[in-house]
Amino acid sequence: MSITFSKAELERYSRHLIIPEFNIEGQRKLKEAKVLVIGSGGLGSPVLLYLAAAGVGHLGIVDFDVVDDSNLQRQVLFTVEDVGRPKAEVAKERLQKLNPYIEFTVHDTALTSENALDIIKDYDVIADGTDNFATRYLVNDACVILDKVNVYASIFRFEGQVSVFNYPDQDGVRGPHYRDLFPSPPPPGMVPSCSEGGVMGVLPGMIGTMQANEVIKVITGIGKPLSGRLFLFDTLAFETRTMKIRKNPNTAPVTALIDYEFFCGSGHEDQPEAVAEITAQELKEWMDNERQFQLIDVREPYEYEIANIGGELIPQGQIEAQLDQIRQDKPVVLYCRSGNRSADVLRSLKTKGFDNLYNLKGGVLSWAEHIDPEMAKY
Ligand SMILES: Nc1ncnc2c1ncn2[C@@H]1O[C@H](COP(=O)(O)OP(=O)(O)OP(=O)(O)O)[C@@H](O)[C@H]1O
Repeated sequence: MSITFSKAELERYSRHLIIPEFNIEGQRKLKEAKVLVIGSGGLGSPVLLYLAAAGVGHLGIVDFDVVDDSNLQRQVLFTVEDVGRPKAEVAKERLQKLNPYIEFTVHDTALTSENALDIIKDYDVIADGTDNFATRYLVNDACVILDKVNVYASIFRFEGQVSVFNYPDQDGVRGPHYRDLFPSPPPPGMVPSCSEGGVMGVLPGMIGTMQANEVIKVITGIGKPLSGRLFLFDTLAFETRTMKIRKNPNTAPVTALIDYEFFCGSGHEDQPEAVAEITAQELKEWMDNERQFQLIDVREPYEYEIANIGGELIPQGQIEAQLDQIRQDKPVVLYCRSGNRSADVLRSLKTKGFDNLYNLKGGVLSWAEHIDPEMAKY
């Protein structure tokens, strides 16, 4: 079906149409495009407003939440009258008034491992405006599985970052994705959310408009998308940096969605539950006495290569897929660099019914200090 524009649309988009590099072709590509914006909060608001205004033909909006008073400081899609109403629904009403020439699909639901592939498959480009690691890994993995471009942004207090993941080059080879940049999530509680750490209201406006700009570049093919690069903006210092991101040969192929709450160790209590620990000296004794136990390193393969104390390598992100590798007939000792990641894995395994688990206190660092000084450089 060939895309045409009414007189009113031509008038509306006239300032785009007179840009030589953009012109009617760029506008046509926008009108043809289906973009899914996940999260209609701080980032999602400017992304949606600008994409709707620019004339993206079909916008999908995913959000499970309702508008809260504390959202109004930055979530510029919403007004006082909207408090208590579903964000995705309100967003559509607001955007439809801004641009009646485009279509919307409202997904008033949380994106989960159960529905993500089904929702995402119908769109050309995805913009992730969510605020938690579990959803970011979920969006990433679903985009990798479905060969979709994922335009990513995140914000914290005065700082933001933007990148374009899984972008195909002219030969169709996909660029790096979120897992190449962040192989494993930070320990739960280490990176506070906006509600815990706060965020300047203007920040999502600045970062979200850059995200929208990348979406437009990806759709129209104009310019050089932020693929293979991570843009960082410290608004207090007014300093920007652009880091190169490469494909990580150790990133495991993404073939299926997993339990992302488990993977990220979220759903945790404020005070993490204590875990059974073993010191480096005790572990050494177990080894010297040839005691029967399973030793598992939950770090990334590249960390294992730098220094390890033996055992099997099952990176934190792959534990869930390899539960059958974990022995139930003898004690299991889990280790990582400092003991935090392995403690999270241990807690998660307990919720899956595993028992007789020990965490190496202080991890490889403690082993290096007490048992093997050769490793001290690690
Ligand atoms: N899995 C998910 N599915 C759908 N929407 C999500 C998901 N995870 C997060 N979101 C949405 O992403 C948006 C992120 O917006 P923002 O970062 O401004 O945080 P918030 O949750 O609205 O505010 P606060 O953290 O201050 O309570 C929220 O509207 C949230 O509901």
